[in-house]
Amino acid sequence: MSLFLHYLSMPYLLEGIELTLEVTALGLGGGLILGLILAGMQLSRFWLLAAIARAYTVIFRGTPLILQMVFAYDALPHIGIKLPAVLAAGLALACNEAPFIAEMLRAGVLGVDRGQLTAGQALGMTPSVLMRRVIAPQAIRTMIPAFGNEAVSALKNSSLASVVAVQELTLRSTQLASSTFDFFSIFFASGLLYLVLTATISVIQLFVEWLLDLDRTTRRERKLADYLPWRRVDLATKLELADATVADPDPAELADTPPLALTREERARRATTIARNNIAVEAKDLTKSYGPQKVLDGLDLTVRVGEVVALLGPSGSGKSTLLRCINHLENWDAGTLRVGGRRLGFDENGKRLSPRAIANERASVGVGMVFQQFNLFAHLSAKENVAGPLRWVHGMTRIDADRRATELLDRVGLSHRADALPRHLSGGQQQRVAIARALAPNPSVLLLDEPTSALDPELVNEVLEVIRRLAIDDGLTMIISTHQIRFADEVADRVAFLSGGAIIEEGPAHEVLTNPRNPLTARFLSVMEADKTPEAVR
Ligand SMILES: Nc1ncnc2c1ncn2[C@@H]1O[C@H](COP(=O)(O)OP(=O)(O)OP(=O)(O)O)[C@@H](O)[C@H]1O
Repeated sequence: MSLFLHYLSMPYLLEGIELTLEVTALGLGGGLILGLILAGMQLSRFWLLAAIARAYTVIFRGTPLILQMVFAYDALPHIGIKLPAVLAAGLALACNEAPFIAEMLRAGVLGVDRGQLTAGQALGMTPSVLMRRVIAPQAIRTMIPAFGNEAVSALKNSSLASVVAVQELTLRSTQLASSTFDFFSIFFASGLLYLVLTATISVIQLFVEWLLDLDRTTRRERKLADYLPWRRVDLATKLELADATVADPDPAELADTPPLALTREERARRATTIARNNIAVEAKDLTKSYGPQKVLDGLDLTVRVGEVVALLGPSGSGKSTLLRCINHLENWDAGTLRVGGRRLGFDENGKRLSPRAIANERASVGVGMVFQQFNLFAHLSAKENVAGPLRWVHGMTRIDADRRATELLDRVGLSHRADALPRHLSGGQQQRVAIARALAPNPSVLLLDEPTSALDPELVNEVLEVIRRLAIDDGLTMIISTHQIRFADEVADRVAFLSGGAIIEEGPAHEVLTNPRNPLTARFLSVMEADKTPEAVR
């Protein structure tokens, strides 16, 4: 025992730890940088970069680290690169770690929900903003356990540096054992030192996981989480609300008045006004196919400023695709789309715009979009979901963006849930936050893609009420894909019925819905009437 304790505190072995940590740090740090580059290459749109990264991965993952260390130390001098042993071992370890780290990074990035990326694009985020603000914060959280594993394995692999005569812990233990023949005490002491190092890495990993955990709930824990850059909450508001449970307002109370519905005369007046307004959205002969399947087939649609158009039609008729084209989340094959008179997706010379230019165009044209699955940014509070894009895309100051977010959350009846994460909100609340987020930059047109389809029946009304007020009170131009026939009748000025990627019937909402001329429209409406669930016509 005394021998074991003697070796455990022996300066000769302890100095070996320094070199072990040096090689590990070089391997992990270098591996992270190289891994970032490799992951970027693999995720890039350029196949050649992806192929080079893949080839690198095959070579460095498929050959033993010990050979790579020998190569870095003994073969590189032949091409004039002579590295000190520690650096050569660190370089080999970095090159070996890089493909593993790259795969972790790639998995983290690909693991972020695609709906959130689409929502970010729809809000006008450029690819780099999307990466920094949406993908990276979420990917990093999921990668921490795997990165902890990789750090432990790099530390243990650093012992192979002994092959190029780096005097790290394992080499020193071996040397000591061969001169004293006291194998058991020396290797037991050295094993314990390794264990202390790996346990330290595990503790750091657990601490980082704890720090990044957005779900912590106790008061003390919450304090730390609140300072995370992506979970900035309004501490003053939170303290006030901490002990008070505030109930959601009744949907009908969102504006202190009963649900709105227009009378026949009001509808007629509205129709006359709208007919005089400028064109907000114009699709001409729009055609789009997915492989052999034609999804939009020469579709024409004109929507005027202030008009609310409901898109109806059976599942697969192309409603979502049309909305996605209007926001340029999809490319189309032929035809033109103009929003506010501007031809989307092309410069003045008719050349296709880059993804970055399209993002900027989206932000400046002002088309907001609300999705069926809400697509809120999962790592951000409700308030940050609204305020964040205003700062990152529209350059608003933090104070102005926060003020606007508070105002909009108040408008959708959710100011008391401003600090809640999306997963702590009900579906209806999430959709109301999503509506607030889409409204924040003051869009000229709001597209709503089946905004209530993913909601439980009892939550549908609270969302419909918010939309109803936007249409009737605020006069917002809206195109809504919906299966809610009654809602379409109450809110829409016009209904367009799609079938097979084209509009086969359109006209004033009440007229089309009560007296359809096309047999397909009539059949669809009667099926919807017979069974209120949309599945009936799917
Ligand atoms: N990314 C895609 N790749 C291949 N096919 C697609 C893609 N997106 C949509 N489609 C197909 O295009 C057709 C139209 O889809 P779209 O989502 O526009 O219909 P929809 O009218 O909105 O239907 P729903 O009411 O069910 O949402 C469908 O047949 C669908 O399978």
